[in-house]
Amino acid sequence: MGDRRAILQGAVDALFDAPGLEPVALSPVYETAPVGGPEQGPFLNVVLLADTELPPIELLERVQSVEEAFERVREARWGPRTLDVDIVAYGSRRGGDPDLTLPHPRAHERAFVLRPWADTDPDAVLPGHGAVADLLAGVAGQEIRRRDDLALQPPL
Ligand SMILES: Nc1ncnc2c1ncn2[C@@H]1O[C@H](COP(=O)(O)OP(=O)(O)OP(=O)(O)O)[C@@H](O)[C@H]1O
Ligand SMILES: Nc1nc2c(c(=O)[nH]1)N=C(CO)CN2
Repeated sequence: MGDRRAILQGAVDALFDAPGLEPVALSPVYETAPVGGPEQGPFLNVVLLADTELPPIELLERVQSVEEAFERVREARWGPRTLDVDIVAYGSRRGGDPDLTLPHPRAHERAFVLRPWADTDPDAVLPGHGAVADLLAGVAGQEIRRRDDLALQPPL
């Protein structure tokens, strides 16, 4: 919802405002058909790779504080929202804490995660599921479109 590109850029920048997280790579922007939820417009999705010294739960707090800073609005589960920042994976870590499931339990079935992730790291592996490049074959039917006209500035 809102000015999707400006919100994404602001969120990407805000994630690195505090110490403990360093950007490594930012994917192209994809415009993607909504997966699940009510009838709604297309999303913009990006994947960000970062190095961190923060333990996973502190990274989740960072991510959630950025969502709050952008006054995240979400009207329904999987419905329209201003911003959603998920932790797709944290190294090879696997864990089922309901507050933080690693890797994200639905990442393997989402082209809007796998495509930009493979762009930033062609050798990426989704723990428990295998090579991201291989998983892409299973989501080939999902509608996603690269929008280079909406590309973000990499965070400094
Ligand atoms: N890997 C993760 N990344 C982000 N949040 C997670 C993760 N695992 C569990 N959560 C929990 O999920 C909750 C956020 O769920 P939210 O309502 O934003 O789901 P969603 O992003 O809309 O849907 P989905 O989970 O299918 O992407 C948070 O309270 C958080 O504690
Ligand atoms: N295209 C698209 N669909 C979604 C997305 C998303 O980021 N992009 N996020 C969801 C819940 O996190 C649910 N559905």
